[in-house]
Amino acid sequence: MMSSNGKSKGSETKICILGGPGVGKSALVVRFLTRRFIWEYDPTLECSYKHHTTIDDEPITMEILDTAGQDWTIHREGHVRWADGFVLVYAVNDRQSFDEVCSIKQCIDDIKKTNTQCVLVGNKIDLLHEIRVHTSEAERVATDWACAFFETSASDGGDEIYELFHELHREIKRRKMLECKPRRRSSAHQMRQVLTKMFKTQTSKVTSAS
Ligand SMILES: Nc1nc2c(ncn2[C@@H]2O[C@H](COP(=O)(O)OP(=O)(O)OP(=O)(O)O)[C@@H](O)[C@H]2O)c(=O)[nH]1
Repeated sequence: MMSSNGKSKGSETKICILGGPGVGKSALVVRFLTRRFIWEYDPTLECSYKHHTTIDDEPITMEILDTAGQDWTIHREGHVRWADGFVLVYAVNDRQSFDEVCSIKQCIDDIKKTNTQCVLVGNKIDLLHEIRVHTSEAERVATDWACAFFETSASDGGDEIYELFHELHREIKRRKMLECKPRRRSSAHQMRQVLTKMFKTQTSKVTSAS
């Protein structure tokens, strides 16, 4: 269901999962949708899913696009324009994937020309002895981006995986409601309109008199 301006409505959100290769994007999506973990998943596969659920007692639809890490540079413009919000995933045992997710966020904001709705996710938190990106560092980045931050393990499961999707949905919905609200015009703006009207009338009088 689309509104007249082509955007999805408040109760429908389009979510894109982005991050470097092998960070567990597909595993997270599969866990969220099926409550199961799949050890091996076709890495080249890009899939989109329609998920109907209830959030805060409201029936909603999430369209989820699970991208393949390798393809980001090829499809980024299309993916970014399509989505209302982003799940940005890195793996806590992979420093490079953290740097990658930071440049992906920058790229999204450049394309959208605004600070975009997103959640930052550090996956593979079960690999405790291999941690390369510490919670405090990722928290600082999330604060800079004004977004929520979650650490997850797609293999172990846990409520965070459901919360992160729900939180992103709520954020997108909030933004849409703000965008729909008609802005109150300032008195300065109204004054300018009156002056323009008066000025125009006088100009036409002068023109017709000459
Ligand atoms: N230990 C651990 N392994 C995980 C976790 N999530 C995913 N994996 C493993 O990491 C590998 C990559 O997972 P995928 O879900 O295919 O990662 P992806 O980000 O979709 O990969 P691309 O499609 O190549 O971009 C697989 O071998 C998964 O089993 C996790 O939370 N913990």
